[in-house]
Amino acid sequence: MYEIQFGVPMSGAILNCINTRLDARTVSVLLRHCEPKLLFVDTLSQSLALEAISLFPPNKSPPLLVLIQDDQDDAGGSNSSLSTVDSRFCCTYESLVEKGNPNFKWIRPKSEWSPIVLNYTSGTTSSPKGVVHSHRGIFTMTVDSLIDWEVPKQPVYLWTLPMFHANGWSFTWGMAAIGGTNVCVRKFDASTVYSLIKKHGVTHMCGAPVVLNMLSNSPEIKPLPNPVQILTAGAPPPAAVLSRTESLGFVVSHGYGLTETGGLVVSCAWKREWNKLPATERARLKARQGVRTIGMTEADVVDPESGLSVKRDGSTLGEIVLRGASVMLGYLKDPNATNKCMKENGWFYTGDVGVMHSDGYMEIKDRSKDVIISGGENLSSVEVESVLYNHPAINEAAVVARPDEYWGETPCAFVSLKNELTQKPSEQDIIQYCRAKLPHYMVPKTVVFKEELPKTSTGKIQKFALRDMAKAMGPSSSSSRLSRM
Ligand SMILES: Nc1ncnc2c1ncn2[C@@H]1O[C@H](COP(=O)(O)OP(=O)(O)OP(=O)(O)O)[C@@H](O)[C@H]1O
Repeated sequence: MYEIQFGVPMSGAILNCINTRLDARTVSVLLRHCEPKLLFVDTLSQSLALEAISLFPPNKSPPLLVLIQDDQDDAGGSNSSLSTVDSRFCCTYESLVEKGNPNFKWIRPKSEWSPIVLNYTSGTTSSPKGVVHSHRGIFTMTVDSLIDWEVPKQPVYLWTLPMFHANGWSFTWGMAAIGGTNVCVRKFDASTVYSLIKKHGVTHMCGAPVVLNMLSNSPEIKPLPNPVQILTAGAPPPAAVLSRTESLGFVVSHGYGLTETGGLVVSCAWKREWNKLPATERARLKARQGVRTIGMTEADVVDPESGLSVKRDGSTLGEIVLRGASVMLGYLKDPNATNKCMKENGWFYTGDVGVMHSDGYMEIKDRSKDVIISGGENLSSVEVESVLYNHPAINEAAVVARPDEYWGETPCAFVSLKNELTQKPSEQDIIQYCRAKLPHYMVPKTVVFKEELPKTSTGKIQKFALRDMAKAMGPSSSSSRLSRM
């Protein structure tokens, strides 16, 4: 996948990295939507790709299939010759490269605005949308990310962030630009990560907050041989998770972006004087998404009605909007969705709800679809979650709306507990804990314990699935009228 990031655009084609954790039906829908001519299939994804193709209707011709063999594949097979390759593949990747024309001239894009990639969004709030980016946008994003994260030349980069997630936030190209070493990993667990850090002298890695939580909650934590820079984004990182991760020797940076921006375009630019603050205060500041990176022209939080900037008071809610070179060209075959979020004046409306602090740092409070409206008041599920993450027994937490006869909606918390607890908290214990730390209207009225919370293939908690569960529980009873007071 790493080589293809370069080979496909240089051949004049458009690259679409498909999320290999998706099911065959979704992959089939994406393939029919983007109509590729050629599909490169990793050896471990053969059955997924073949099943996806088998779901094509008879009138739709499938792409040519090229098999990428791996001489160290985990399936046990060594690099088998093409004669043993399934006949539905036209060739192997290596044979294609060998046959290649050494005099082939790199096909340059006609214009810097020509498309280079198509990336599908994670599908956290609805079906994945096909985001198209230009050469210009991706170039800007790549350079911007290297500068913003202050990546030195020749880093050792561990791929804990999948390359299919917005081209690894554009670090696929970024690592090549600065002569980085790429350490790729097929299986992902804390023990593998700790041993690869030691083995290869890893200096940099990226991951969604779920990755930080896994690394800092693992029973297999190993001391780091050197400080490792870890960049997190993709979902709100709870302050408690940030400070746990830093206490292990990771240097955490926090950024914010969307598939639609090609990578991270807002980041929590760290001020040296904040190092003097206590750990909990540092983590609280670092949990804020921050300020625009230099590749962005503008980033703001605006009132959805008036379009004007909200007050810089850290509490007035508005929508996060962005303007700059790495905003997408648009959604593939979906002009309505494109027009809805990309305005004529160049602003891109993210659908994320946030506040602007007095120092100009923005902070996400929710995705607009996740805001809980209780008794007419907007309530940030992210704020309730950050309190729950501080509870010593809680591993993961997500808060969604549950219908309520009196209040309209009340917060319903879904939590998974840490392993090896001697005493498990009850629903009431958790409610009491929140009561001591939150205004009463924000305290969850219901707490549901789960072994694990459902996640998207990019590691985001699927709030829509939890919302459905909360809805299925029926309205919380009107006794909650008293419990709110
Ligand atoms: N640092 C962050 N803090 C909070 N949320 C973040 C952060 N970074 C990204 N996000 C969330 O991730 C979203 C972008 O994610 P992505 O493009 O992967 O697809 P998705 O929005 O999860 O999926 P879909 O658009 O299909 O529902 C942002 O809109 C925001 O809600």
